[in-house]
Amino acid sequence: MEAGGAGEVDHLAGERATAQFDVDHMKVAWAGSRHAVDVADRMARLVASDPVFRKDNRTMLPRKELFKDTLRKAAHAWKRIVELRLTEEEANLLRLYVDQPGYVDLHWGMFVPAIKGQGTEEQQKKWLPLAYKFQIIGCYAQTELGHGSNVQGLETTATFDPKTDEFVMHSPTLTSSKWWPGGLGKASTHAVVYARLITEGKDYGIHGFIVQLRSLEDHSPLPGVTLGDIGGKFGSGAYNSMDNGVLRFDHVRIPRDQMLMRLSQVTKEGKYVHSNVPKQLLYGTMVFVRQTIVADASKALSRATCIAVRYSAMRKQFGPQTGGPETQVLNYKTQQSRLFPLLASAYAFRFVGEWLKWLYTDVTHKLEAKDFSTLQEAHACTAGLKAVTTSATADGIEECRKLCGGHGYLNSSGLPELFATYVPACTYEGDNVVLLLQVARILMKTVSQLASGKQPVGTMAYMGNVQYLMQCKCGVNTAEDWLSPAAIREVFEARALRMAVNCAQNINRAPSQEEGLYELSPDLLEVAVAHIQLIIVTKFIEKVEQDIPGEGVKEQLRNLCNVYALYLVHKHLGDFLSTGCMTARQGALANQQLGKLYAQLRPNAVALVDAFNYTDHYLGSVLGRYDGNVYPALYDEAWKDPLNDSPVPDGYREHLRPLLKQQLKLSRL
Ligand SMILES: CCCCCCCCCCCCCCCCC/C=C/C(=O)SCCNC(=O)CCNC(=O)[C@H](O)C(C)(C)COP(=O)(O)OP(=O)(O)OC[C@H]1O[C@@H](n2cnc3c(N)ncnc32)[C@H](O)[C@@H]1OP(=O)(O)O
Ligand SMILES: Cc1cc2nc3c(=O)[nH]c(=O)nc-3n(C[C@H](O)[C@H](O)[C@H](O)COP(=O)(O)OP(=O)(O)OC[C@H]3O[C@@H](n4cnc5c(N)ncnc54)[C@H](O)[C@@H]3O)c2cc1C
Repeated sequence: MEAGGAGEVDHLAGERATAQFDVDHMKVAWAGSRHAVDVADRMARLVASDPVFRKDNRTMLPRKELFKDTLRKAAHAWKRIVELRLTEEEANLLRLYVDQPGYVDLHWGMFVPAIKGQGTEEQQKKWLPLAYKFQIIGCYAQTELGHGSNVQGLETTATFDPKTDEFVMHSPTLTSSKWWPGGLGKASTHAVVYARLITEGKDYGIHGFIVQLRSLEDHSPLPGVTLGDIGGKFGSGAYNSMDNGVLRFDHVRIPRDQMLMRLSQVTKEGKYVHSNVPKQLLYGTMVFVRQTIVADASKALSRATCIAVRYSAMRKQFGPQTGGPETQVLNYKTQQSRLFPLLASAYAFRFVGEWLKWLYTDVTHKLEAKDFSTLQEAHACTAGLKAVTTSATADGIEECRKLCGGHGYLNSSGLPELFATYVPACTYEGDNVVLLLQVARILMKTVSQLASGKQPVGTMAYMGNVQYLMQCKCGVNTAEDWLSPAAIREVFEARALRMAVNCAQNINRAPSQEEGLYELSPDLLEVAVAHIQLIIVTKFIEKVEQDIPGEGVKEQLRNLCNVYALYLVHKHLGDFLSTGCMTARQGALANQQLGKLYAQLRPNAVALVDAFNYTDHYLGSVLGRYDGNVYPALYDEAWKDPLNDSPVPDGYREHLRPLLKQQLKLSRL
């Protein structure tokens, strides 16, 4: 964990001494409660102190060894969970700190939720205990070689045979091969497979089925099942620990009761019966996972910013013309203007993630009571927030790498692997563009209903204030005026609504709605982003308005909230100006205020990343060490590379020596 053992020096102690707030209370604000801090702390230390969970050599392992190491860690984690009788909360945190993507993520993250959400009570009773005890390992097999985004375009078939009371699972084309599911390639024994249900000669579209893939005796694929891994992925280490897989069926038979039958059923006579629920509930597992991905975005971005802030505080380059000590790179205004918005974003995503979890729980309770009124809100918020937070996080991790200069490019900085592991989040669980277009379509529908007097609700309620927001003028006259939450909220609401209304008007001018949506899709993306940024800003403001204990904690959070909002104003100034929400002078004042906020943030920067309470093990970065003692660690780390096993490299005799000798001979001619 933190250094501070006997004889160790805290090179960042000076930075920590300048903090103007109580770091311990900030840890509580970040984690959500004192209890959450304590449990996370215990689990992080448990993992960090266990040699099986070592990960500093991960990027040097060949794929097969990396995969075996992942199996070993997963089995060891499970052993510890059982031995220590960990609660679900503790077990989830333990897995988080093990920090190696693997089949368990899909088993707990998608297979179990799919059965819970789409299985009948009877099916849950049968399958969940097996999954809970790891007597079976499951994955989520939806995407195919030919279709991922377009779920309705999937080709795998599940044809009901009333003679045997079975479904016949089949992959009719190459493009119908399941392709990408995590855990499928090598580990899973079972999958929830999404396939077209065909009964009585009619295609009823996509439904979920529990299918056994491998023998529970020797793990070999069952007859008619072709299985494998789809191959190496971006980066070293990173997501290569996961066995993303390919699966084909050749007329594989499963009992009828392995169709997930909560939403619709097939009788033994082959009659299709659809329960009186929206068919989009089939997408429920994706909604659940998108919500967890928003929470993960804050974790990944906070890790990257923690590394970059600590390193920037210890790294020195150049000095005053008059001589004297060199300057910490964190003191350069350019470094601050690139890094502090990312730090503020990490906090913003943490709080919006907390809110989204609440929304998801609330919607789930309503669905259980057969109230489907908030389904659209849940879809729009999870899809939009997933898209905006993952894109910003992936870009932010890469920016942190650049902020660490050359050393950021070393694997030992932790940043290349973090980026390579994180960046597919922009694609999985819905490509971000596809998801933003879903949000935009909902916004267009909402705008079109305004004329009929239908009042929007939830996060779209502001659109009901259309008369005011379409003509209001920003009242900011000084840089300090930008510190008003009301002023910030109003410009974000006006920008989002005006962009949506403009776009809707342009769509209405097109020959058809479909053509309009198609032609204006680049604008629709921006409309969706503006709406989602409004949600993030609003939830941050609401968080800061709460009672937050701890000296100076609320002030720091308010500062971060203002940085986040004004940074977005600066970055998207074109939107705010072109919609007439503010003047160019007001835009300049926002930027002026932003500069002042960075200066206020500077003495607190290291303490603000300490509040994430990450162990050195979890950070996995020589540059982000708690004690800031970077150079000896970088130097030591280099010698661990297998290339340094011998002073003369393998290949010298075959390739270097003859070359050098030949050149020597030529030069003598
Ligand atoms: C060094 C180590 C570092 C570690 C770093 C830390 C890393 C952190 C790691 C985090 C770990 C997280 C684990 C995650 C593992 C990832 C595993 C990935 C799994 C997958 O990818 S599973 C496959 C996911 N696939 C998709 O998401 C597909 C996307 N496509 C769709 O969702 C849909 O097809 C669609 C929405 C795009 C279109 O659907 P469709 O054609 O059916 O619908 P329409 O567009 O016509 O819409 C019809 C109406 O339905 C509504 N709708 C659509 N979707 C939903 C929904 N989900 N819920 C509710 N309603 C929905 C539309 O709004 C339409 O409504 P209308 O009223 O009729 O207009
Ligand atoms: C690491 C990783 C893990 C995964 N794990 C799983 C898993 O466990 N289970 C599973 O089932 N799947 C999994 N997937 C698959 C994943 O869900 C899909 O790759 C994802 O949904 C995107 O679909 P696609 O690959 O078909 O992209 P495509 O839709 O083919 O996207 C290609 C391009 O087309 C654009 N595009 C597509 N449609 C539109 C449109 N309507 N309008 C405008 N632009 C469009 C996209 O923006 C993108 O730029 C995983 C993927 C990855 C990368």
